[in-house]
Amino acid sequence: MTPALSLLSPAKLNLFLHITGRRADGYHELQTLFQLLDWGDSMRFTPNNGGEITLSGDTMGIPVEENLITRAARALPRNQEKHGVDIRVQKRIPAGGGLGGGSSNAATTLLALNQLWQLGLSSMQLQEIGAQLGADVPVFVGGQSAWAEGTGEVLTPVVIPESWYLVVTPDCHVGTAEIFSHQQLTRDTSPIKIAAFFEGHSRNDFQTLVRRLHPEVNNALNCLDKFGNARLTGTGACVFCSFADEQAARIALSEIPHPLTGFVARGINESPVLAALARARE
Ligand SMILES: C[C@](O)(CO)[C@H](O)COP(=O)(O)OP(=O)(O)OC[C@H]1O[C@@H](n2ccc(N)nc2=O)[C@H](O)[C@@H]1O
Ligand SMILES: Nc1ncnc2c1ncn2[C@@H]1O[C@H](COP(=O)(O)OP(=O)(O)OP(=O)(O)O)[C@@H](O)[C@H]1O
Repeated sequence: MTPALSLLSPAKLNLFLHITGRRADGYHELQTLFQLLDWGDSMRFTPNNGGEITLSGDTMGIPVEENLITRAARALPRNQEKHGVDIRVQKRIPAGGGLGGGSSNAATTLLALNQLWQLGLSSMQLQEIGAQLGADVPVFVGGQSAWAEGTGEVLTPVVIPESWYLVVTPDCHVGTAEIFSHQQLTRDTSPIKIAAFFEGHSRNDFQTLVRRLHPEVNNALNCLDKFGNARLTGTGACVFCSFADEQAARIALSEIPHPLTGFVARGINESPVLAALARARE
């Protein structure tokens, strides 16, 4: 029997996010830089030979069949008599925070089960299956920090210089679909080149609107601004600021006023899932 796999399902930040257009189907064309973090949820996959897929742990009140983890497992072309798995998840990534928690869990599931069930699917095939589950799933399947275009699925890996991040998690929820369809959203930002980002020419196009609609986000950005250039990730609600080293980020975390909460994480260029799966194959 194949042994169980324990994996860290990482969070991501959008270091910037420009909306460059809107397609006929309502989806938006964007440019973003995905930075993977060495911080995330814990997932454990124990294969079974009965074809059953179960999910336990922190399911956050989401019905099991709707959870992106279960949906990812069911989206794989498996032998339904034989390929089963018991998945346990321990959440740390707040849902709907712009940290990609659900998408990361879905991608980790696709990668883990492809290996445990020996399906032999390529990364591109898994990314295509993942794109049906959510716009951020392909980057987590690819497992590299990356520049993204299209609706987020046209990926170019980018090596980002090491940085530490303080991420603040305001206690509010920003609905992704609602904010994408908001009348006052800026949708016509001109495309930029990767070099322009590193020269400092970027922003998050959701930030002005989200800060206006959600006072908690506005407050968090104001608190972080004293440490540097605070920014929203994804559609929020989480905001972040970068630091050259861990100590500076931890000092800033200790100084954020009550009741704000947050965490410190290191930016990484490769997902810990890829390395852990390679180790398990040895
Ligand atoms: C904003 C980002 O977080 C950037 O990383 C993602 O593009 C959003 O990814 P996500 O939360 O996984 O979102 P999805 O579940 O794919 O889409 C939720 C909803 O957001 C809108 N949506 C999403 C992505 C996109 N490029 N254009 C859109 O208009 C659509 O209305 C969609 O129904
Ligand atoms: N395993 C899961 N973990 C987290 N959310 C899940 C999961 N399964 C389903 N969801 C649902 O998916 C939604 C989006 O979750 P996710 O964490 O990926 O978005 P997010 O943090 O807003 O990131 P982004 O907006 O950058 O994609 C949540 O609101 C939640 O209801």
